[in-house]
Amino acid sequence: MYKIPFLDLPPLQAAAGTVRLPGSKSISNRVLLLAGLAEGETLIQDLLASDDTAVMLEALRQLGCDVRQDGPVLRVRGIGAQLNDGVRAAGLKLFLGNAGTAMRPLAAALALLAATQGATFELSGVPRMHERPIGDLVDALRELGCEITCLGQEGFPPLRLGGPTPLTLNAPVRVRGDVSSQFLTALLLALPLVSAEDVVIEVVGELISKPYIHITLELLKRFGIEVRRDGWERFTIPAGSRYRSPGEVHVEGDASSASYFVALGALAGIEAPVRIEGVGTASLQGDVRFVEAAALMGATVSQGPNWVEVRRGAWPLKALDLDCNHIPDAAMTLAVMALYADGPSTLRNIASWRVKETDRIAAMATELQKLGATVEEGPDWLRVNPLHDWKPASIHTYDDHRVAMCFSLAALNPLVTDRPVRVRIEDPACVAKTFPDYFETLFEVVRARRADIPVITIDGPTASGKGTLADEVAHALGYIVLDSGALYRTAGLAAFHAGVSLDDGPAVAQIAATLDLHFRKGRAILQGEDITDLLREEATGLMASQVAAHPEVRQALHQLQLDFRRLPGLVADGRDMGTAVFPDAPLKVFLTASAQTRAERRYKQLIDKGISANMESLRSDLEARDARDKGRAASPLKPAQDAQLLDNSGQTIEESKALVLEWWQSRQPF
Ligand SMILES: Nc1ncnc2c1ncn2[C@@H]1O[C@H](COP(=O)(O)OP(=O)(O)O)[C@@H](O)[C@H]1O
Ligand SMILES: Nc1ccn([C@@H]2O[C@H](COP(=O)(O)OP(=O)(O)O)[C@@H](O)[C@H]2O)c(=O)n1
Repeated sequence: MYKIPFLDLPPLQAAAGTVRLPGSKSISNRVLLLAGLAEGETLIQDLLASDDTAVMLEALRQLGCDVRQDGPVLRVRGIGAQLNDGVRAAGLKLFLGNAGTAMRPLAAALALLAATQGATFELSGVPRMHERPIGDLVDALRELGCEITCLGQEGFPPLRLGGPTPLTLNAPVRVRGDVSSQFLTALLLALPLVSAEDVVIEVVGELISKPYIHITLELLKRFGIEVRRDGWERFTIPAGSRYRSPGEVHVEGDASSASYFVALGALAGIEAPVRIEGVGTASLQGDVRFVEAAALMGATVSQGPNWVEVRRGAWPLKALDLDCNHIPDAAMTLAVMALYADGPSTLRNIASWRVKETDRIAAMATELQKLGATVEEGPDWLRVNPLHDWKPASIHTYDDHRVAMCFSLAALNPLVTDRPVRVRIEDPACVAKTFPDYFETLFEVVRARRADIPVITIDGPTASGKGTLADEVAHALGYIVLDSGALYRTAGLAAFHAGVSLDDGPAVAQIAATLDLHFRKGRAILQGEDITDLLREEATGLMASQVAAHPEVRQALHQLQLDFRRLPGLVADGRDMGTAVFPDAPLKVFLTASAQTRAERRYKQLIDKGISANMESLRSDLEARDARDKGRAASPLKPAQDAQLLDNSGQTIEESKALVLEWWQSRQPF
């Protein structure tokens, strides 16, 4: 996950490959609650690991469920609809973050448990959660006899649920269905707790998001509860219903998460399709119907029970006018696809967007306009015009995972403009709500032109702090790091081990060209052997400096270094990164410090690692290495003409990093 303030996406040209989706959020949190209330143990496979499920799991633990991760399987032993004595006596305060799929059903279940078994619960969340209405559910539960206090504004969390109180279950429970279907889901999931007699729920108003109710009913069935349904207005939970663990449950891939990759296939699956595994024709989730909307826009789609393949069909995409009630979450993706269409697209019946993680209609309109698009919005609709004259934009994401994921598709703008732009996604870690590795997954299946992938080069003499600075800068921007010195060090070491003279350029080059070198979790592995510590030894540095003087060796390592230029960007540290390997890098830093400072740093570094060192010999080795690096004919150490010089003798690491990031930012269009 990119836990950084922003992630810059270079212009993207094409997509192809296979994506495995994380588990569905809607199914994961429903299954967790049902498993938590049920008798017996439930083994859950492929549960989504995300902020929202973490919140639900923590709540279940506090309620007394035994929750254990067992390899890829999560085991949940439920409370069998019975609060334990500790919880009854002391009550619970539960913090539910911004997880609507935890707040609503837990509010209903705990209100009923409080009423029937006597306990007090307090449910709260982040400030945005306290702005998301829950009044319709609270009203329905109060009508039943539950004691609920809204601790802030009436109709919104935080809530206090109290008891015991008598419940009136012989009249139908009435709940509004036209703002959010989550209120009905919450009641359906919770009312089996009190179904000594038949319990009837009546929906007031036209029920929205029916596919989510379908998921709820299917999962209740898996847990032994067969709800009778009359149309979408009346639901009956039969007398004597009890939650029983089905033993094992498999969570299918998240169909809303699939929408970004379906869109990617439709837009950029030009030579090969994008294949999505984890959802398909057998999926429970309504959002799988997003593929129909994508097909209406021109995508070519093929499907199996649990996979979908999408490639570009019509181009530009065909404009769309669609009632999106059946795919409320995935439909946000259409708003960005509409930028690539042949006319204005209108998304209708999306009022529920206004009460999600943020006011999504307003958010989409504002951010699309930043890119230059013409957008109109109404109370429950959004119209987006195609975009040809793109502006680089920094997209605010409102702590809303879907805004972040949708707008990554804007980076495909080279497909429709000769003047491509970069797109900045602010707070990219907000995708943790449902798809923590979204951007990593995206980067595996998209292609950019090499020249569009940004590179920052940091060259300079030994111990000037290049490696340290490169790591820091790369970390701040989410970029990959190339420690080119490690490649020369490895070449020197491999030649030495093979008994090849380090003066024999062609022989060392042959070894360098076929290095069996991998980097895994920060460790360097050469021919299966971990050489990380050996690489950093001063003796290895000297060997590197010797072999690095041969032009053949430099040539042999050239392509290997170029291959590090991958999405979303690269920070390359070495001697000739800016002069020879990445001469087109938009920012080149030449880092120096006085010989004395550098010798002191190296000395400290070695002593800290428990390696004995001598200051005098370190300084003379370092000066000898400087002389050789500067004096050699092939790619000598020198600043590129357009390099920014930085002498960090008197600077802290933080200061150097801040300065380089400032230089970088000053080159950005945002
Ligand atoms: N600006 C700085 N101020 C103080 N110490 C630094 C600074 N930059 C780096 N160092 C320290 O100097 C040592 C050498 O840095 P390193 O990154 O290994 O250098 P290089 O890659 O240039 O050989 C490290 O222990 C690092 O913490
Ligand atoms: N791009 C590069 C990187 C390293 N090198 C050589 O490899 C040696 C070791 O590089 P390094 O970056 O690991 O060394 P330190 O600066 O960490 O001491 C340097 O002294 C250079 O001679 C090079 O020639 N070109």
